[in-house]
Amino acid sequence: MTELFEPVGDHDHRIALAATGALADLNRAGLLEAGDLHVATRVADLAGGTDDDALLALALAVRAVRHGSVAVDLATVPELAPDLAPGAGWPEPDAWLAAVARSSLVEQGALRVEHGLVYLDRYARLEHQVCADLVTRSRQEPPPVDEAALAAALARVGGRLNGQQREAAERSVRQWTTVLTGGPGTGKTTTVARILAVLADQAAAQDAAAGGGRPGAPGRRLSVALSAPTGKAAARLQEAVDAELATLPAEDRDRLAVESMTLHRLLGWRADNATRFRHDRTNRLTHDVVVVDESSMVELTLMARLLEAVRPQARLLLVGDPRQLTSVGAGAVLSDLVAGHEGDPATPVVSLTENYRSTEDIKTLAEALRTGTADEVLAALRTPSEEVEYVETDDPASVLRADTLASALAVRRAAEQGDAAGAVRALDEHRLLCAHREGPYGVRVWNRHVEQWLGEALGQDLRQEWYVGRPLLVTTNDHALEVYNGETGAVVLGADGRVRAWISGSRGLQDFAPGRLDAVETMHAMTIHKSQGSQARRVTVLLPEEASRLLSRELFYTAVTRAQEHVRVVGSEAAVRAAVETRAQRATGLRQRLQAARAGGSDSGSGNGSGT
Ligand SMILES: Nc1ncnc2c1ncn2[C@@H]1O[C@H](COP(=O)(O)OP(=O)(O)OP(=O)(O)O)[C@@H](O)[C@H]1O
Repeated sequence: MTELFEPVGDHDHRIALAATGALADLNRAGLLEAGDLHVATRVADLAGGTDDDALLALALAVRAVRHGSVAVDLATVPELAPDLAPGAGWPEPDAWLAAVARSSLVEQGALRVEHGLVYLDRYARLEHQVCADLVTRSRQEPPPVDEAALAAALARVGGRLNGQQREAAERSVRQWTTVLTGGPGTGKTTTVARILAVLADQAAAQDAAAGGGRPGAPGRRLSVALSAPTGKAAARLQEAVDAELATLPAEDRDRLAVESMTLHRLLGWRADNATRFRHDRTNRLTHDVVVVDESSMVELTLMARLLEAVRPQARLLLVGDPRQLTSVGAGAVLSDLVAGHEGDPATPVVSLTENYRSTEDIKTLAEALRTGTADEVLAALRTPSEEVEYVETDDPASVLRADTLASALAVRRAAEQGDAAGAVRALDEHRLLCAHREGPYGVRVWNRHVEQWLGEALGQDLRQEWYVGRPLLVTTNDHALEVYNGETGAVVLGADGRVRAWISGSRGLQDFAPGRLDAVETMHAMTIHKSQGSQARRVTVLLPEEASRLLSRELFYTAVTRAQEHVRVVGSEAAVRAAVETRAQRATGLRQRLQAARAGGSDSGSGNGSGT
């Protein structure tokens, strides 16, 4: 798998016409984009110039961030592009790394060489901060525990929890930070709700012991922020936690003051600054407990901002599935946290493995995708099942038509009747997932196919942009409207005969004049990346060709685990094998930093020539 682009001529915006030498060659060959070159040459100029090998490493570090890594591992560059060696060939990796470490770019602070990786300074600092904040949180005095109250609370609210879930609840009381991991349906939300009840009980017991609680009077309530990277995930978390809390005794519920919001809103987004927030180290969040769901989607930058904003003595609960695709932005924080604490007796990580929701056959397939070989995945796909279907075909349209059209018609019917909630519910009946946006296996083409089928079924031309029943997907965060990337909705006919765009997000269902939403797409089909954090009753996964650069085990796993009752995989055996055999690896150093910190060393990366 390479990650090259194919220039479509000199006018391609990814080509830097003024570039010369090795950078120009690698640009024309599709390894580096014009933006990588521009940033690299500008940074090098600011640092007073540098030699070619260091400049090349700098451009590759810029490129790496664009591809989701936080740094570049020079040892992997030759295998990434074996045919593209510049001039005398790729430099020998160790010598190259040592040369970068000695270069003026490192001396001037533009680059850092740490943990065997070459970082742009900003990303090394972010990673260092995340590690330092986590380590500081874990090294401070542990929270006080009222053991008798804990045992009583666990007996009262923990009855239903399995052993792992109970351990998570107990650890969350004893530690400031807990990382709760597990696939869909493993009871993460159930456990979060009960953790909150136990924490509230602890706070009440301690208040009472300190004389703060008046017997018989309601005491201080534990303030809890439930958050997630997307509004939809935050709303879902709140809904699920509310439902779970409703099953608990009133005394446990009443001790909690819970609010839910996106991570950006929690941190206080600023119109004047996209990477800084109102809450930071000097203006911490006031909450006693901060819960972040879907934390596999949180990129390094946002995690750094979160960690500096949470009070040292507030509980932090990071929840997510580290096997899923990582964040769109650079980093793989959740999986690094899990790996970085492997074998650590004081680990904050608790993994839930019992899946209570999916059907048996979907579980078997998901498990094969987590740990199995390609043969095992194919066996799981080919075992006759009511829940898992595998279709190898050259003609996906014939397979996809029935479900996608039925789903589009259901949304349309509800939308025509002005039933926004019904239209949004119908969206979750069936979802078509594609790896790509473009190309024959991409979302754009399949959106068009379904619109054509829908038009034929209705005997209408659906050419107008805001047709009734158009399923919608929000593609960027609009903090002013509180509409967030990944949220879904539909165009619905109002009683006045005008259409409105209804979006289901952090504040429930909201309607907008269509023109106010400028970043929405049609969602008869959806990319697997965008599907993270959502589920549908039935899911069809359309795999691309085996040569697709996006195919990976994580992508396939994420797609399959979106299905609650039925999953159909459409694609060739070669595509299945290519997916299972490819790991979506990112170059990051957080795991090593956490391990080094645990071993008592510094996390500044002295192992391979430090730039700090
Ligand atoms: N220990 C348990 N015993 C029986 N059922 C459980 C247990 N834990 C959770 N469940 C049930 O399993 C289902 C899934 O739980 P939950 O929604 O908490 O999982 P989740 O990990 O948050 O899933 P997702 O990430 O998909 O939202 C729910 O119906 C829940 O009531």
